[in-house]
Amino acid sequence: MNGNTVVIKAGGSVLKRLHPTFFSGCASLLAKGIRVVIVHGGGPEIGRVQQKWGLSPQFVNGLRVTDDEGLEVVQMVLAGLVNKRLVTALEQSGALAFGLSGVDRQLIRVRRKDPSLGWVGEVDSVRAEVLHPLLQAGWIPVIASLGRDEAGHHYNVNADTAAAAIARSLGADRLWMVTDVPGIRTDAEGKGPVLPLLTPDRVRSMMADGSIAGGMIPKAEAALNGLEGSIQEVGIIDGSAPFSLAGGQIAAGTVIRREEAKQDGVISHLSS
Ligand SMILES: Nc1ncnc2c1ncn2[C@@H]1O[C@H](COP(=O)(O)OP(=O)(O)O)[C@@H](O)[C@H]1O
Ligand SMILES: CC(=O)N[C@@H](CCC(=O)OP(=O)(O)O)C(=O)O
Repeated sequence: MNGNTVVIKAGGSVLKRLHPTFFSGCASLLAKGIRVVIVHGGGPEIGRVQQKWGLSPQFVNGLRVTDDEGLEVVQMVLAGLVNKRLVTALEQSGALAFGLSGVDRQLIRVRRKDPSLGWVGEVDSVRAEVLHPLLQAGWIPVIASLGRDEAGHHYNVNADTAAAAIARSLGADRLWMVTDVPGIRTDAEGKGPVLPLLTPDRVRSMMADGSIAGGMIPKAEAALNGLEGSIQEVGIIDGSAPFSLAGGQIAAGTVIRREEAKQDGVISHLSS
């Protein structure tokens, strides 16, 4: 399994506002013979249910501190509520979708990241072979970002990290992160323009000087990780805007590519 595979990370920030063309766009990618895998988060929805249960969400470096009760909520929300909503929306748009989580068939093998975070997993390996029959059937695997350790414990995994690990394990060439902003802006406050094309070096320096911050940090780290493997192009796209695809390439947002970005600030080449 290799090129012509796109892994799409659907961010919790935008799940309820995903543009209808997101779903029809996935169906048309499949129709073009492109294999599509969706990995999703659901952070805001997890927080909403935690609060309903009288629990207070707590984060360290963008990761949810996950105790026993927190893990119950994370599993119910990600593998239940969010996963099934996405599967139904895709099927209603004509894309055959199969929902699963990183726990199923031990797709995502993890170990405990940091004991102070509780049940937060760090990805050890991804068993890509679990996805092969689904992809061969022409289905979209829709994956909730949970993981399992050797002893059979379940863990909460950051969805950006899970998406990059899955993309690498499949030898995918594209990783698109669908989120609630139109791309990476020049500043974390959201005032500056979107940068259409970035190199890994530029991303590293933006992380170092704080112009990439908050929820964009795990995305940037996942992008850098992915680009060290098979991935040629990482896209950061606004999921609430029309899903704009030209020839299977994204035509809006930020693209991060390994090659020297000669045309920083120019967007027309993105669909070439
Ligand atoms: N340079 C930047 N450009 C755009 N967004 C940024 C930047 N730095 C930080 N962010 C923040 O990252 C957020 C996206 O991350 P997050 O809320 O975790 O989304 P998701 O749920 O889709 O993973 C944006 O809403 C924005 O507040
Ligand atoms: C360990 C950790 O923090 N896991 C995330 C998993 C969901 C996620 O990543 O959702 P987004 O796509 O909305 O960010 C969480 O509990 O929020």
